[in-house]
Amino acid sequence: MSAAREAVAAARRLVVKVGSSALTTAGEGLDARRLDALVEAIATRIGRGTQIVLVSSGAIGAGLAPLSLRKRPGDLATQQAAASVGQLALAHAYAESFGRYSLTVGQVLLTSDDVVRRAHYRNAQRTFSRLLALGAVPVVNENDTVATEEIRFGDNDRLAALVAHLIGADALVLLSDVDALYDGDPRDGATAKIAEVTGESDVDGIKVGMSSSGLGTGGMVSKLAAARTAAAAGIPVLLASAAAAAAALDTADTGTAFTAADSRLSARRFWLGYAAGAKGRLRLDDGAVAAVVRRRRSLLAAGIIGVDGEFEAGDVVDLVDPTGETVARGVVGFDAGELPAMIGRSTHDLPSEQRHEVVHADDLVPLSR
Ligand SMILES: Nc1ncnc2c1ncn2[C@@H]1O[C@H](COP(=O)(O)OP(=O)(O)O)[C@@H](O)[C@H]1O
Ligand SMILES: N[C@@H](CCC(=O)OP(=O)(O)O)C(=O)O
Repeated sequence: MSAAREAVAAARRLVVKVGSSALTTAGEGLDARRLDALVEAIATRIGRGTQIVLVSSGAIGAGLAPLSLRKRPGDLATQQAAASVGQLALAHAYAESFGRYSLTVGQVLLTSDDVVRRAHYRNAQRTFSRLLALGAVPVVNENDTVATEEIRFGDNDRLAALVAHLIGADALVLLSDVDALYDGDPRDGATAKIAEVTGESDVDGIKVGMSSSGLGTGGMVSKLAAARTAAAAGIPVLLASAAAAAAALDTADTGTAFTAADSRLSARRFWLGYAAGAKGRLRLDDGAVAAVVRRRRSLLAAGIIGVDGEFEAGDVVDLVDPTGETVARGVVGFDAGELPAMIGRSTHDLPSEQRHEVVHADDLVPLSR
């Protein structure tokens, strides 16, 4: 058994995320039987002394039938109307189902600001910790009815990875309608199951596609991104089918397991690397990429070849390599307007007030890819 599976099986605090496609059926709405089976698996694990936060999608899917909508709407306003109706049905179904095990649920609807802004992040942390201490099961979803296109998470896989870090979870379990990660989109025919992801080389070049059910949002693309985010931050991940929830939450001997990085990022560095929104980009030459990513040095003006975006000193920016790939993120020390005259110049050639790092090493997080 891999270390990641052992960690999931032994976790004292877990985030379990379930997708729309595992809870709802197109045209029929919420499937009470599948929801009950999931709740049974979670309640059993809670019975073993594990604290669980459930991130559940399905509000939009559950709201379709009551509003006589035949398929998932494409426009935001109708999606929000469906989520508004469906979230109530979803919360009611969970309250009733967990009630069979005398467990109380608490609904937590989050917007991206709640996990992206640092002050809000701490506030959300307090709420979760209190709910768990009181023995309740937090049931989380994005607050779809108030989210706008710009600030939306859109997919709950990422939200689940952020919540897992926020609550200090020992592991993250992503439950979907597919039983594992495959080396190609299973709809394209023969593909092989990937049981363990221990590093980037295990997923390099595999083909991941979008949702097939018409109910889910991000497909395997968002699941893989979320699993990588969590694993890079030190949280092992198990991706499995919701139908196998009992096994996933018991022995973890099913699905795809993602090995976590050795060290857990501090809340600040996790926020910086994965939660905060970037206001712009600094394009780096190869030498600067090596310095900041491999040698963990500060970024100096000499290694910057381009600046994009409107940002101010103190904002978060992406650091990209010459091919355009984001290799790190950090808090920038200068306004966007100041940088063009500085870039490419060595520090001692700059006026004295500009003789400091553009991004200090303490405020810089290299990303796994
Ligand atoms: N490489 C892959 N491995 C596994 N599933 C994949 C892959 N590429 C695409 N998929 C599709 O992703 C779907 C799961 O995503 P989605 O429907 O968004 O789930 P959820 O509603 O649980 O978030 C699967 O049903 C599958 O068709
Ligand atoms: N917040 C939306 C879910 C969005 C979402 O990520 O869905 P999914 O890809 O099924 O996990 C809802 O409750 O319908």
